[in-house]
Amino acid sequence: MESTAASKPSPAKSECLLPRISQFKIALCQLLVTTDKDINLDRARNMLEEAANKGAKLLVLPEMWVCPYSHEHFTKCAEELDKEESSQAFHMLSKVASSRKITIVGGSIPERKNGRMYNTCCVFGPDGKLKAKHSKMHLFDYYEPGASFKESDSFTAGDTPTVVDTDVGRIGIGICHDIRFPELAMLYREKGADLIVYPGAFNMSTGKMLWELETKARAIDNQVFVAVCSPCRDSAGSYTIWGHSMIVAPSGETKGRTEHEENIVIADVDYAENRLQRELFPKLNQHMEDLFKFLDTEQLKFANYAKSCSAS
Ligand SMILES: NC(=O)CCC(=O)C(=O)O
Repeated sequence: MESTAASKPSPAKSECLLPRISQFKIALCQLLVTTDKDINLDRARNMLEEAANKGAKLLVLPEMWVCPYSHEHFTKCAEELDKEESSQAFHMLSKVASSRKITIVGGSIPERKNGRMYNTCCVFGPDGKLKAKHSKMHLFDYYEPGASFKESDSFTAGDTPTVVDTDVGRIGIGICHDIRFPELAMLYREKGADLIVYPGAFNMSTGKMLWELETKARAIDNQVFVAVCSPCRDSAGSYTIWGHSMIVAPSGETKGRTEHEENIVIADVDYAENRLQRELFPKLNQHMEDLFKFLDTEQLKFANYAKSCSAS
């Protein structure tokens, strides 16, 4: 079980204590991940600096940017994320956030905690302080002849949805495979998220079929901005990554995207578009709550599902 004071309790739908801007530039840093952690840290720092130089106020890194997506590297590169001193990644992200006065959704890295490992995303505010931690709730286990992968062999699933108030809006966090679970995004919308960010690393087969589809579906269904940020494709790695980081508006319009090479996607976000979509298509007024009661028990279902993943 994984949760943090920073990510709990989730804010109530109507309350937002921070002054926040609703128009800003977001940067999705689709970086090349190598087998050398120090190089990855340097590359990530340089990309974040470059994105900040281009005026972005919210910077996003991909899933597993400190190491390739493999069991061997997860174990080698895992860090304790509770203290700045014990994590190179934490230290670097916190420093860049405070020196550039920006918000960073720090992709994900393997977190070591209480004898277990989690696939964890840290969010930093412009003061460099950790604002939230989200551990991937739906681990990527798939079974395909010759190409199976069981993320749950390395990681324990998180059991806590994460919504965080930042100076660039209320943000829901998911990690990669979490995007396939619409109920998580619905919960974030219910909690008043303006934007949902998924650091991800889809593979070549499901990436081609589903990456864009899932991103657009989460945005349209929930009338929120959705951003997905991947490492670039590394053909030398055993898990070949799809890439194609992108950001989609609540209307389904793609605001920015890239192909599979190393690149930074910079795009304008304006939360007035959330309001406009909700006026044009007032879907919330049409919810048939009596008929779809299962939505009331989402949190409980998350907890039960996460337990069954970690037990199997
Ligand atoms: N890293 C992941 O969670 C991969 C998810 C994926 O490729 C999928 O199809 O889902």
